[in-house]
Amino acid sequence: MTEPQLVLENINTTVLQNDQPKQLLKQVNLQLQPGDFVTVLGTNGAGKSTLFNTIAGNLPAQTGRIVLQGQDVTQQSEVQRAKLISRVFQDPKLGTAPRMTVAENLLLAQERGRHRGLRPRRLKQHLAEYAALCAQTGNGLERELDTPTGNLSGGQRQALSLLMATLKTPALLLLDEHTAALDPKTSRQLMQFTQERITAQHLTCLMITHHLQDALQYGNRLLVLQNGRIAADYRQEQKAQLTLSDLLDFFEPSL
Ligand SMILES: Nc1ncnc2c1ncn2[C@@H]1O[C@H](COP(=O)(O)OP(=O)(O)OP(=O)(O)O)[C@@H](O)[C@H]1O
Repeated sequence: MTEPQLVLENINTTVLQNDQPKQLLKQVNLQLQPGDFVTVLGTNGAGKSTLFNTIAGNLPAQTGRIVLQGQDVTQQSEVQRAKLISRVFQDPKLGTAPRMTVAENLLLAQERGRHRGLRPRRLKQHLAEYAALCAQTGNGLERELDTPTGNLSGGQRQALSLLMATLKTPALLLLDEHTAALDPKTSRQLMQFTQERITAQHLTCLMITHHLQDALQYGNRLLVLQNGRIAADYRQEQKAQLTLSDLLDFFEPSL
């Protein structure tokens, strides 16, 4: 059997709120295989972002172990884990440096963890490669290589964030509602590009979404979080047979 790409073992995450402990994740156990593309659903406050924050090291887990690509990262800082984990957020402003151009941002992502400072000559060497990459997004990003990212549309900016997050193949890709701020057509376009990128690079990915249709359509596995716990974990055939109405049951207010 293949070694899992991600293991979460007995994870409990607690924060202090008004000096009182508040448990956000409760006894979470999860194993992802390489290439798993997992959609993550749950009501507001269910613990989806907390799960990502715990995996990425923004929030410490009080108990348990996190193993990524065979490496125990439980004690590693957020910065150390960022060598293995890429994350794309909901807000288009978060993923890129707004005053730098598209090409400069891509170079920054490519040089991440190597050395500081951008070298103009190095940038020129990569322009054709970046244009080809950007053309894959299907939203005209290849014509904006010299445009500061602050001047791009939200859809172009999110596509660029995804490109940057996957330029060096991460051990784990975390997509935190990365299409939520986009109109339906742009969101669909970005989801198609996301799917292509994940398949081409055989990425292991967790994707939080509130679009039930996207959660059903994409990925090979679907998790539902409820009140800090994994309430359901549908794989392959089970997921393929799920319907919107099955999923809506998880969003019924409890009586
Ligand atoms: N640092 C923190 N301190 C105190 N409470 C927190 C903290 N982070 C999250 N919470 C609380 O934990 C619960 C889970 O929040 P989380 O953001 O993980 O939910 P979510 O499922 O991502 O929700 P949404 O769909 O609204 O983004 C919420 O009640 C939230 O208020």
